[in-house]
Amino acid sequence: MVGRQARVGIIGAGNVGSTLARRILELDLAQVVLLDVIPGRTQGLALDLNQAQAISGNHSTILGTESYGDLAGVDIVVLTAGFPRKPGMSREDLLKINGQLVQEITIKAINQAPNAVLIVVTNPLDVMTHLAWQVSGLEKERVLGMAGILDSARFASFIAAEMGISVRDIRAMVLGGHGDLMVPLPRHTTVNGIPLPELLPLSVIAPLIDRTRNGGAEIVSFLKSGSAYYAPAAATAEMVAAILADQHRILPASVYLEGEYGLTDVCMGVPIKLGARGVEQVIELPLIGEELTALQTSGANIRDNIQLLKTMLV
Ligand SMILES: NC(=O)c1ccc[n+]([C@@H]2O[C@H](COP(=O)([O-])OP(=O)(O)OC[C@H]3O[C@@H](n4cnc5c(N)ncnc54)[C@H](O)[C@@H]3O)[C@@H](O)[C@H]2O)c1
Ligand SMILES: O=C(O)C[C@H](O)C(=O)O
Repeated sequence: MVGRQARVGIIGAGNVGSTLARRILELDLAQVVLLDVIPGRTQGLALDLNQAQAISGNHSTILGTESYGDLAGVDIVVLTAGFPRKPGMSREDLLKINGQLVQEITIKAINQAPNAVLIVVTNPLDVMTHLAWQVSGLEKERVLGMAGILDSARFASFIAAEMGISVRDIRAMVLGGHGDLMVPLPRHTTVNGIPLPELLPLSVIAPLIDRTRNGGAEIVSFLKSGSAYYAPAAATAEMVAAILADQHRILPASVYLEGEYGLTDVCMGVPIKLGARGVEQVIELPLIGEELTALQTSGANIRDNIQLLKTMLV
């Protein structure tokens, strides 16, 4: 990639999309193309962000647009367009409305950038990732959903607060669907290499697991008019960086499964190796009975919602 800075297209310039654009620019990861349907919104944001870059001295720039033609040849497309939930709603309540959007947007974006890696953020995450994979026609390695890094970060932050230690020493692992049935894994969560159950009794870990499962809804209940966006944008930027710099990171992400963990034709959060080509490997952890059962229950729920969406998108 000598002589050309990478380009990242972000579709949806709402809370997550605009925060992600800012983060990519501040980390100087790539040129950004930010697209939304609201006339003038992305042009205004782009002027503001480019002026902020002039202050921080970073050289990456951003283009605001309503035209898909401006996405031509981008290296990564991030889908953040779509409705967030409100208090009292589940992510699945967004199935139809966001399904229609994701279907349309994915096709338009991939027509312009057929070689891109596609990162889906729109909820309900795993079903939208499966839909984007299906309508894009891309190989499964190039379609990923962002959720596992976010859910693991939430688990880590609750553990750090409980133990009174730095979050930096915690490596949390949350797999499964991005919903109430997500699967935080204490045995695979470590504090500087020490498995969590050796440091905290299960009676203390259990409420942290519940809070993690409810982490998105907890923020929605405070914000009222939307959902979380700082941590989701940070998590997505982590994936963008891993792809652009071919870092071969081991991270949880929602990807298309073909038999791994006993699941087929479903997108769900699992540990992967992430590099320039997208998913380089799905890592199969040795899970004990109840962990595997929880993962398969979560997968079955996603599959039901994939089927339900099919009846909604005619
Ligand atoms: N995967 C995750 O962990 C995660 C985390 C946070 C949010 N989300 C999801 O991300 C989505 C966006 O959240 P948000 O807080 O940024 O919402 P938001 O309402 O702030 O922004 C959504 C943006 O999408 C735009 N949009 C709508 N239709 C469009 C179209 N056809 N083309 C282009 N842009 C279009 C809107 O104009 C708006 O600017 C929601 O579905 C939310 O649930 C997922
Ligand atoms: O909770 C939501 O609806 C948004 C997102 O999925 C999150 O987990 O913050």
